[in-house]
Amino acid sequence: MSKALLDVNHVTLKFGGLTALNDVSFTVNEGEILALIGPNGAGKTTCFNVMTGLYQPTNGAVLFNGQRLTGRKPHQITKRGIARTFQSIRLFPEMTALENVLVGADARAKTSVVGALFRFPRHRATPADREFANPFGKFIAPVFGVSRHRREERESRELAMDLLEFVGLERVAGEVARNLSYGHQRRLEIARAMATRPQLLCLDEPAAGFNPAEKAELQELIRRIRDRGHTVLLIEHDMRLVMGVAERIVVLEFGQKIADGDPTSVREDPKVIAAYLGEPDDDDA
Ligand SMILES: Nc1ncnc2c1ncn2[C@@H]1O[C@H](COP(=O)(O)OP(=O)(O)OP(=O)(O)O)[C@@H](O)[C@H]1O
Repeated sequence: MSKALLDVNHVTLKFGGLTALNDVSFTVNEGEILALIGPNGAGKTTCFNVMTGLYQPTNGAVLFNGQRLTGRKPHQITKRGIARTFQSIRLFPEMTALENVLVGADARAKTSVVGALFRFPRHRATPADREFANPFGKFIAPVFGVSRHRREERESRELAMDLLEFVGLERVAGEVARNLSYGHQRRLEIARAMATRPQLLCLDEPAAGFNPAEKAELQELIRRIRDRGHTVLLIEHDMRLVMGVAERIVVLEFGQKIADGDPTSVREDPKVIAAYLGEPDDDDA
């Protein structure tokens, strides 16, 4: 019996008169790849936003490892082990690929990324920079954790390089993010989210704008992410990708769950077929 990692428990979310999520319940089991699908406006991203603390549900709760997430701030939820990517790319465009991943690593570290960034060779820190990064350094450094700080920094860099390699971006580690190709930027977002060492990684339409070859590579990457020990929750419109990678699928329509099962049963479910009739197929685009 697999363990429930995330439990979305009777969640309702209203935006004024609009019920974006209506008594939605499902679980994500540890170690699985679960896809959350549904037509445009069904409530998928809203569901991610509730899980990651951007929105508070009107009713219901989200549990992670049995503990309530509801009411916690996004950064607290990140520390508990949930990371996400966004539909639209949200990188720091002027930072290098490596620095972007380090920002993710820093979300779990006890010391500040600002200080870490000033020690990068690209930035040649001046005494004034150091003062800005850590104005109390000369007083607290001898007492509190400088060695921990340096150790965390080294470990974060090792993890960041490892993740860049994992997503196939090690050759562009020193490039600023805005100069990377679209496909590379999407992979970099995944590496940055993974740098927070999440138990659960939520990917919001990671294949948007990808060609078939890139989608096939992404499918392989999602499997490798799971094999590395992360549970994956995927919002995706591309049915071929979803059917090829997901082990279980939850379907939303107009804010309500209409199906929850393995890919074969979901594909053949009349309610799901009806919900998708008239929806453009991404593969035809
Ligand atoms: N901040 C908000 N304020 C008001 N309404 C919102 C807000 N966010 C989402 N909605 C509405 O909630 C409903 C669900 O939107 P949501 O973005 O979750 O759908 P989705 O399934 O992710 O759609 P898509 O596949 O198009 O991204 C939609 O009707 C949307 O217009």
